[in-house]
Amino acid sequence: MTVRLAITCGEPAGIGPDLIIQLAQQQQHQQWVVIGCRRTLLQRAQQLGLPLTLHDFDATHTAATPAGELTLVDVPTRTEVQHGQLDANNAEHVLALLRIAAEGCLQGRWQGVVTAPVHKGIINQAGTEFSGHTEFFRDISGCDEVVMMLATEDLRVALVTTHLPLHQVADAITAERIERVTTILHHDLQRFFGIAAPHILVAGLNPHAGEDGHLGREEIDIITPALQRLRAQGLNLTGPLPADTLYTPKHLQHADATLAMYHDQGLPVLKFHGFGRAANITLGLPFVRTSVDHGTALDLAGTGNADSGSLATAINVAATMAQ
Ligand SMILES: NC(=O)c1ccc[n+]([C@@H]2O[C@H](COP(=O)([O-])OP(=O)(O)OC[C@H]3O[C@@H](n4cnc5c(N)ncnc54)[C@H](O)[C@@H]3O)[C@@H](O)[C@H]2O)c1
Ligand SMILES: N[C@H](C(=O)O)[C@H](O)COP(=O)(O)O
Repeated sequence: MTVRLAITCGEPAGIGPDLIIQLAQQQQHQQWVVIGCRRTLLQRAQQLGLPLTLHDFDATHTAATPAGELTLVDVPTRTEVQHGQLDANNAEHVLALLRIAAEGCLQGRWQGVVTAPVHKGIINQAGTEFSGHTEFFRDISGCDEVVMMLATEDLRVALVTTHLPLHQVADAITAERIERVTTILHHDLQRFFGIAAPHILVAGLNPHAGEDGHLGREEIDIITPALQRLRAQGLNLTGPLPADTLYTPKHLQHADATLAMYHDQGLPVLKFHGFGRAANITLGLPFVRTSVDHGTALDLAGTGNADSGSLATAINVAATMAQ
């Protein structure tokens, strides 16, 4: 069966449209249904000097699309897009792409969604509270908890908390959240990655994992008891480990995934290791969702210099998960 994936164009002034057009120059192995603005895609293709033919989405058509062509669900932007220039008038357009993609997944029209980057700031500036795709898809599908995991071929970094101001992180590290997140991570490593008994390394929150309580008590009061309860259910967990040395070969060679307590504890390591070839995967959703490891790169939109490696990875990972 050919996997059908929805691919959202994301922020229309960013590099999302460019990357999709660049990848469309090769024969596709899945059926891609691009959700975005026809006029913007055609303008951007012209700017990049790349051929592009767009076909309207037809649910009865299941074959992969040939090189230079894309199947489209046309969602026009409100105002004409200038590459590299954000426009709050188009924020609702960006959210509409995500809604259509999620609803299509929930209704079985496609087997997964791959998202090109959005600009969180402009969506908030336009008046909608939006902290990220991860939280948006969690809410639209009625999940209590989902997990953000970024992965290259040889490193997986999942997060207990996602898009939170740093001063709110410690309060958000509760035993209940650690248990929910670790359980989702464990099950989805089994389900999607075929790892029978995943070994997960768990970071502490504080420097040196709290230094026996002298540099913070979250490890003693919250993280260790949560891990003990999870181990009693059979999960293979090591930690809480000091985050600064968790990401060294000695520990990583025995691990299937790592669990960081917050965004910038884990993601800089992953992006230093594999920026441009990693995928961002949302675990715990009722559908497959992957994304790129980078943002809107407004400085590169329309230049032809954006690297499509991460979007290619995200599509491949989504296809494998959907299969
Ligand atoms: N998946 C997503 O939707 C996603 C992911 C990360 C960031 N963002 C959002 O993107 C916006 C901009 O964020 P930022 O400036 O911190 O990060 P960014 O990833 O857009 O840019 C950081 C640097 O990396 C470069 N870069 C990014 N993608 C590249 C690519 N494909 N090829 C070559 N170079 C690339 C940029 O030119 C820039 O120098 C923010 O609103 C952020 O929240 C969205
Ligand atoms: N945390 C992600 C990163 O740094 O790459 C990024 O902000 C995107 O997150 P969402 O997939 O939730 O939009």
